[in-house]
Amino acid sequence: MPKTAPLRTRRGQLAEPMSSLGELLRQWLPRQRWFAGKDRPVAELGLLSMTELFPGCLHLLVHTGQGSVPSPGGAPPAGDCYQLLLGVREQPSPRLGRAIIGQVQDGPLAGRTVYDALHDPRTAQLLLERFRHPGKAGPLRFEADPARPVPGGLAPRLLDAEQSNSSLIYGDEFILKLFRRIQPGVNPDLEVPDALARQGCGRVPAPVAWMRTTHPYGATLGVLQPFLHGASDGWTLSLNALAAGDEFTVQAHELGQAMGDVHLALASAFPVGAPGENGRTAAAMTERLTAAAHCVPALQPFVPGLRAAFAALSTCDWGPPAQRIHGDLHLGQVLRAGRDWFVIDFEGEPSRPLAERRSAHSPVRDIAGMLRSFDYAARQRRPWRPEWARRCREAFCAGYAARAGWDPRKKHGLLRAYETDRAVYEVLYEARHRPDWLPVPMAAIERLAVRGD
Ligand SMILES: Nc1ncnc2c1ncn2[C@@H]1O[C@H](COP(=O)(O)OP(=O)(O)O)[C@@H](O)[C@H]1O
Ligand SMILES: O=P(O)(O)O[C@H]1O[C@H](CO)[C@@H](O[C@H]2O[C@H](CO)[C@@H](O)[C@H](O)[C@H]2O)[C@H](O)[C@H]1O
Repeated sequence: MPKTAPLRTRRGQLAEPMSSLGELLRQWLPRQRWFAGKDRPVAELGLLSMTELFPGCLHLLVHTGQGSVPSPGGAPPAGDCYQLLLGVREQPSPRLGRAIIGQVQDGPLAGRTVYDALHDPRTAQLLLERFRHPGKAGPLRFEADPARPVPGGLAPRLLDAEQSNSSLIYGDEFILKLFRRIQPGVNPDLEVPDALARQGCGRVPAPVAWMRTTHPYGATLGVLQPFLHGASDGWTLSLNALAAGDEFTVQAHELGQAMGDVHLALASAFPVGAPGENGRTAAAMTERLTAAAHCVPALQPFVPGLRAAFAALSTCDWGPPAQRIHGDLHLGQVLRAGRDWFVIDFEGEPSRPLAERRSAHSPVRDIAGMLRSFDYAARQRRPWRPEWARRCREAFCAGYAARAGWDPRKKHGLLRAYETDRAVYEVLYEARHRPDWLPVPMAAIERLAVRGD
């Protein structure tokens, strides 16, 4: 590991970052689903903070990237920062299997084995205790809503899902999301659900406790919220409907209503002065398209047709006012319990800077995200079902119109531009993370560029 300033744990036992531990982490990080830089090796790894959370468990913030490692207390680093919880044992239990990172060769941990501590039920239990009893541990702060106490003794399990972060479920009553990629500032996945709860919006599980750091900058590290037991996400439900040959229009209509409610609550919780500005938005979309076509050459033949969608947006004389939005809305971000839809994961598009994700945008961006998601679902089976997706999209917009007071279907130019922008994002996302899925957004790119519908 490159040297940072000497580090101390809360108990002052560890004085320096260790080169062998750094090497183990450099090999381990790119294999993690939540690690954003999979397409390039970890050239540099620096330690930003290390805190002993309890005996046998270290909390680390590490910096990965190409640039130089920032000095603690200095400006936010240019690369990426990740949160790790490492278990440290003399003799690791064989049950830890795939969680083991390796044996440290030098420094104060020499001879001990480190592993991803979230796989260790005992660590998970002790972590919950920290959330139940607000307080400090070095730069870490544990805070809780006193009105919503969390009982002790809940059995933990690690959520086994394709995630951008890591989540622990406690007794099917609470879910703790630990953010993996950390950026300075309040994470919208704490800020937004908390503000919506204060508005009395019941569509979003309200945070009950959270964890943040004050060093090397202020940042949110994790959020504990009620677990919606027995709920299914919209992606699973829509695929089940498709497999059974069923329609999904009733659910899509109710989902549109739910999103209308959430947008109204967001607009009240975060009042925004400036109106939306279609010209500036169209210019930003065009820039994103240019950058994406540079990274994914398959986009290039469609660039003129896609640019036309953005040019048309710049001449639209109406759009709903800009406001705080979800920012990365798709069927995997909505959960249905009984007949109620809930919305989760307000982090926004993970690759965008936090300041951008926390600023106001057109609510059409969310609507376009969900419309694209119906298209994704319909393309999971052969022969693909464009009419199924079209009916879901219609129903979703009708439900949204019933609550929001304006009908997205009557704003074709707006929808086309925002859908195009979302499909361009998806092309980049799939090229980076799941190249086998690239044909899904590419089919939409072709439709939007050539037919424009
Ligand atoms: N409050 C909740 N109740 C039930 N399940 C949840 C809840 N929050 C998240 N989940 C489950 O955890 C998964 C991942 O959550 P999410 O917030 O989307 O994490 P990530 O940002 O890491 O993708 C969701 O797809 C959902 O299945
Ligand atoms: O849920 P995340 O915040 O990690 O969002 C990212 O990953 C999503 C995939 O898991 C990705 O969504 C795309 O694929 C979905 C099907 O898997 C589909 O329903 C969405 O419409 C599509 O955008 C999302 O774009 C990305 O930010």
